[in-house]
Amino acid sequence: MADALKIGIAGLGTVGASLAKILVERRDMLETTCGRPIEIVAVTARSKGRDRGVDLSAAEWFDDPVALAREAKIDVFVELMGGAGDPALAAVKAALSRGVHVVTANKALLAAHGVELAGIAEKHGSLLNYEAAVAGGIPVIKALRESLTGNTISRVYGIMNGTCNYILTKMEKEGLSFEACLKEAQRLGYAEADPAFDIEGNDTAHKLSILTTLAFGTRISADDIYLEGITNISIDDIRAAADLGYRIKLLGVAQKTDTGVEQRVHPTMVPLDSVIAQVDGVTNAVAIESDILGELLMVGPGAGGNATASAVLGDIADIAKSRPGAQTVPALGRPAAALAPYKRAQIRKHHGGYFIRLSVEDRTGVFASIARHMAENGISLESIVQRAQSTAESTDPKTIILVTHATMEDSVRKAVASIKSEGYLVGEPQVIRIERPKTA
Ligand SMILES: NC(=O)C1=CN([C@@H]2O[C@H](COP(=O)(O)OP(=O)(O)OC[C@H]3O[C@@H](n4cnc5c(N)ncnc54)[C@H](O)[C@@H]3O)[C@@H](O)[C@H]2O)C=CC1
Ligand SMILES: N[C@@H](CC=O)C(=O)O
Repeated sequence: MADALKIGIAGLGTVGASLAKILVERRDMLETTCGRPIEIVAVTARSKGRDRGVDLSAAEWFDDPVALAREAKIDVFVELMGGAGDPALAAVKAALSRGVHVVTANKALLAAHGVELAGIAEKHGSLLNYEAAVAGGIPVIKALRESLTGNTISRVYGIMNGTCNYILTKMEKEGLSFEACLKEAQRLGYAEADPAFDIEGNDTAHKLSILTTLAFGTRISADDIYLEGITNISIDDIRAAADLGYRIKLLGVAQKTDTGVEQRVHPTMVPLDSVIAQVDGVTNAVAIESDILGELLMVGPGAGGNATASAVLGDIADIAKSRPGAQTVPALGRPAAALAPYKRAQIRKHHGGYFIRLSVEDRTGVFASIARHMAENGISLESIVQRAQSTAESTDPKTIILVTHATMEDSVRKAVASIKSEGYLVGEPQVIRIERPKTA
């Protein structure tokens, strides 16, 4: 039997505590599978005394994660603290620089420093594994980094944030408020330490930026992502979408266009009969469209202690099974120096369908005016519906919902701006992009 693989875990929260429990409870099974035991020899977290449901008294306690990464006698540093800056950044750099492998679930860190960290890993012959950083338990990193090598990928998109999908599903199916659903997602351990990262779309953007790099071989560029979260989505939007045969999902989409790579995160209408529309709750889904394989759709648990720990464990087991000096896969699918510069496509050039919900004053001629502005901007309509018919006496605002055929975003923005300038809108218009899966 080979020597034990010695690991240090920084962060014993939702994911770290789940991982530690699994490693302790399945020690024998993992030893058989990996051909060597996996031992937790060092740990750190903010609070030493907290009960985590697992006995870690045999592991050396460190108050400082960077000291653990620098000094502990470990083969693998498992970073489960979160955050794009220190101490996660300093600790991961320290570990990689001394040839210690790193396993992390920290997409914020990778989105901000992934290329630099991949370079340090290459220089020191250490591995940087991060399967849990995107879509929880779904093995999408391995799929893109290894299994699809040789394919030319045209689009990667999906539901990559369990918290948002949980909120949207609960709002639609149980009629609960946004705030109540978010609280429940936090209680279940799905949300980020600061849940604004979930609901404002940043977490999806971090994950998308990593997938874009793996799919298109470009440097990570999270700051170039067009971003809208779900805080503006109302139950009225969700119901209107359902009436028209769509469901609203927060999608991250990366695709190649004539002007560059388009990366966007926003609430999106997907056809009700598509597979992705049926992906509910904390479940995530990632679709990859490529030329040799065609469409690959991966669906599975996207957040939570066990789902995430499962992916972290897979990364640790890969290291346990590998032999010193064996060929390693570059962290970002190709050597960091071979990544191409990222060229951003303009969102105003995005081409697709749009859902537009307008609340308008109940006046004669408004409907015709809206239709005219659409036509003047060359926008062809799939449907235009007037809701909440007012009575002859009522002057309550009316709702008008338009669904466009595929058109240029620039035209939609111009049409909506000229409609706004007419002065008959009540409140802000709601504009939601429509995404059509290729096959599923
Ligand atoms: N919770 C989830 O479903 C998922 C989480 N992730 C990622 O996994 C990582 C961990 O997430 P959670 O376990 O949910 O977070 P958490 O907030 O439950 O736990 C964080 C742990 O790190 C420790 N920590 C934080 N700052 C520290 C510091 N300066 N020094 C020492 N310890 C420190 C905390 O004490 C705590 O034990 C994050 O990067 C998160 O984005 C990834 C996929 C899913
Ligand atoms: N907060 C994230 C956790 C997993 O990445 C989510 O809700 O998906």
